[in-house]
Amino acid sequence: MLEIKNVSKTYDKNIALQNVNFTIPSGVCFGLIGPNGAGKSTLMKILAGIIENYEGDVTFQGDNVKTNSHKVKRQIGYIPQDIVLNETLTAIDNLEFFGSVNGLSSKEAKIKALKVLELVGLKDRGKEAVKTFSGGMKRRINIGCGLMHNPKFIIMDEPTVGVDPQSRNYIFEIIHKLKTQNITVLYSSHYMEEIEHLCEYIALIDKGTVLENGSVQEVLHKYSTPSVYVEGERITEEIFTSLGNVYVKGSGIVVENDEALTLLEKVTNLLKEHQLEVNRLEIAKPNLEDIFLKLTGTSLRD
Ligand SMILES: Nc1ncnc2c1ncn2[C@@H]1O[C@H](COP(=O)(O)OP(=O)(O)OP(=O)(O)O)[C@@H](O)[C@H]1O
Repeated sequence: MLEIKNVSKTYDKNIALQNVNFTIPSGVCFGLIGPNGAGKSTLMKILAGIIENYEGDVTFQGDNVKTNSHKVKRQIGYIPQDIVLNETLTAIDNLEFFGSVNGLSSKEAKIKALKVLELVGLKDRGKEAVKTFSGGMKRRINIGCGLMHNPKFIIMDEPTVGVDPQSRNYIFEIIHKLKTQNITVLYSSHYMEEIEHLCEYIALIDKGTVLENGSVQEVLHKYSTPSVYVEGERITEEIFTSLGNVYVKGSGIVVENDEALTLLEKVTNLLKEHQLEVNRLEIAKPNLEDIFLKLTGTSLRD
């Protein structure tokens, strides 16, 4: 279990994180979701022991990340957003290098590198220089480097950014395999579909503040107010304000109220009254993207 207690971080006068509190249970895939600049990378670097100048406490299995950093770092694998490979070396050499930096003997590193190559789906390319790899393949080796020292907790900072669909699927598969080995994965993204596919637990983060956290089911249940989605020409928020909570989603309007069926009838009546033509009208169930939009008034991506 990893516990984050009252963590705040400022860069000069720029507040990156403000009083962040949540717990990551062991053996789960935990999704950290937020738009660009939300504070995800800063938080991940704090958890990995890379940023040490912050307020608050982080403990991993009871050990403080700041005061017991040597022990904690041995158990945590950090995979940065940027590729940190030596392009002129082979994939195996890169993996072995990261293994030895993280305390493996040269024999252990050799054995582990082959296992990791297989895990990231590049068994046949191990002896080739990384500079000959596609962006997606480099990213998979980058992930492999963070796995060399058998960490129990893996931090992946937006691992699928700029990645082709095939490598993206490999990355998902790697995460599924890690989960079967009871390894905890912290995964950041601004792609909600990825998080919904991979994670059992989430934290929604915006402007350095955690808006929600818990199991995906809990969060979905908390915001499961029935709603009606309506789309069409000249259909605006103002028409429905008397019916409940109303907000814009994409090219349509969402109207929320506790009673979905009567709400649908009331929306229909208002549409008739205003003589408006409808392109889409349906009872909607909020997904995580809708919840984020509702909490922040902005979508995850521009
Ligand atoms: N080294 C730094 N110096 C100054 N400000 C920084 C630094 N790193 C991050 N910030 C600022 O801290 C805030 C949080 O940035 P961070 O990179 O943690 O967000 P993020 O959610 O990971 O975004 P992205 O998805 O774009 O990577 C932003 O306002 C950013 O400009």
